[in-house]
Amino acid sequence: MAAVDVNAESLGVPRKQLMESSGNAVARVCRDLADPGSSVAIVAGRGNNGGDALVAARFLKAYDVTVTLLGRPETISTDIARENWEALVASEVDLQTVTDSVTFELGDPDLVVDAMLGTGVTGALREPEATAARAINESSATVLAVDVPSGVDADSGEAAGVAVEADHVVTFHDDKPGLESLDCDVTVEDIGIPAAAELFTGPGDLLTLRRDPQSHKGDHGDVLVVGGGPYTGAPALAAQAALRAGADLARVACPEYVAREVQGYSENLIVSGFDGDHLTTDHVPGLLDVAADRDVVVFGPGLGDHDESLAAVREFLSAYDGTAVVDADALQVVPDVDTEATLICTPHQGELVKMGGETDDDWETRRELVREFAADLGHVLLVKGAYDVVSDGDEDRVNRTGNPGMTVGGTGDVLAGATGALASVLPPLDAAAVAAYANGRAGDAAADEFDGGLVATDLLERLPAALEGYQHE
Ligand SMILES: NC(=O)C1=CN([C@@H]2O[C@H](COP(=O)(O)OP(=O)(O)OC[C@H]3O[C@@H](n4cnc5c(N)ncnc54)[C@H](O)[C@@H]3O)[C@@H](O)[C@H]2O)[C@H](O)CC1
Ligand SMILES: [K+]
Repeated sequence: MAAVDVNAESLGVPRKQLMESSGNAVARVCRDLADPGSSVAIVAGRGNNGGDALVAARFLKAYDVTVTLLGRPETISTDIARENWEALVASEVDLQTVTDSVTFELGDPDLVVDAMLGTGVTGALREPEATAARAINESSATVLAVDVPSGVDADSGEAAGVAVEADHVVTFHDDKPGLESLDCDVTVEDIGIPAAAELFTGPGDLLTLRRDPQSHKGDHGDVLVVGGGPYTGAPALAAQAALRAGADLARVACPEYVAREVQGYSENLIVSGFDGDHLTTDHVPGLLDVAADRDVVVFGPGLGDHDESLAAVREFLSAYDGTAVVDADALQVVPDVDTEATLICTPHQGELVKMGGETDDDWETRRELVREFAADLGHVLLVKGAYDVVSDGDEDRVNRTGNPGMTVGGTGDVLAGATGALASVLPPLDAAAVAAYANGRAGDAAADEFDGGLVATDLLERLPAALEGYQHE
C-alpha cells in the first residue's frame, strides 16, 4: 500500500487528496447509518486513520458532531492529519483532546466513528486507546470503524488485546484480508488511487529495497554471470550492473580469452575462465557446482548462438533448480527446456518472437500477449520496449522509464545483471519490475547528460542513484 501511495503521488495524486476522498467516503457511510440531526462521536487517533475522520467531520454539517483526539495535537504523527486538525480548530468545530484514560468520556451518541488506529499499527492497543475501545464496545451506539476496527490486524483479522467491535467498516481502495473473518458489514470505497499507480512502476516500487543495517556480506546477493564468447564486453557489463544494483559479489564464468578482458574491465569482479572459445556441455558440471552456492545465475550475456553453447544452456537449465535470469541467445532454449528453476527471461521483442511469443505495437495488446506467453512458459517475462512489460502469467507490471538513446549496445546486459542482483533479494516479478524501472531511470539520467550519445557504462554509474529509496510518512 505504501508503494502504491508513493506511485500515486508521483502521478500527481498526493496522499492528502486521498485522505480527502477517504474522509468523504466515511461521511457518506455515516449518512447511510444515521439520520440528519443525530449525534456522531468521532474518536480520532494521531495518525492518518484519525486524519480520515477529521476530514469526515467537515462533511457532516447536518449532524451534531463531536471530535475527540486521543493525544495532544502536537503529537499528531503526520503533516496531512495535522493540517486537517488545524482546519477544524480554525473552523471552531466542537473539539476535545484526551491524553489519559481517566478523562476519556464517550457520552451517549447515536453513532461512533472509530478512527483511532488503522493499517499503520501492529500490537495491542495502548492507553488511552484501550480504554476508549472498551467504552465504545459498552455503548449502545452504532459503531462505524474507519479502514479497520482499531486493535484488529488488517492482514490477519486478529487482535493482540482489546479491539473495537464494529457494526460496519468502511475500508479504502481494496478489501483487507483481515476483515473477512469479522462479524460486521464491510464497504470498500474507491478513493481515487489511479489504476496506473499499481500497473506502472514508480518510485514507490523502490520502498521494497531498504537495506537492513544488520546484514552481512552475501545477504544482498552473490550473482554468477555465465556468458561471453563472440561478445566480450557483455558479461562484464552484466556483472558490474549486478554490483551497482546492490549485489555483494559478482562472478563471471566465460571462455578463457574473454576472462582476461573481463578482469581488465573491473577489479571488483571474480572471474574464472573455461577452456575453448565458447561454452559447451563439457563445462556444465563445473558451472552447476559453482551455481549451487550462488543466489542467482545470469545466463546469456555475450554467449552467442553456437549450437554447442545452446546445448550447454539446455543441459544446465535441465539440472538447475535455483533462480536464473536468462538473456540474449540463451533465451531461445527456454520454451522447450524442462526445468525446476525459477526463470526471469529478459527478451527484446525480436527475441520474444524467436522464443515463439507474439508482440504488438500497442502496449496494452502486448501486455495481454506477454501475460499469456508467460503463463504458457511458467516463467517471468520482462519484454523490453518503449514500455517494458513484466508478467508472471498472472500479475503484470509495465515500466515507462527509459529513452530512445538506450537502443545502444550493452544496455540489455546492464538490465540483465541488475535483475540478477535484485532477484537475490526480491520475488522474481518485483525484481524484474524494479530492475526495469531503475535501468530506465539510469538511462534517463545518462540521456540528460549525453543525449543520444549515451553508452551502457553511463548506466552503470547511475544505477545506484536510480535505485535510491524514498522516505514516506
Ligand atoms: N492509501 C492509503 O492507504 C490511505 C490510507 N489512509 C488512512 O491511513 C491509515 C494509516 O495511517 P498511518 O498514519 O500509517 O497509521 P495509523 O493511523 O493506523 O496509526 C498511526 C498512529 O498510531 C500510533 N500507534 C501505533 N501503535 C499503537 C498502539 N499499539 N496503540 C496506540 N497507538 C499506536 C502511532 O504512534 C501513530 O500516531 C489507513 O488505515 C487509512 O485510514 C488515508 O488517509 C488515505 C490513503
Ligand atoms: K480504525
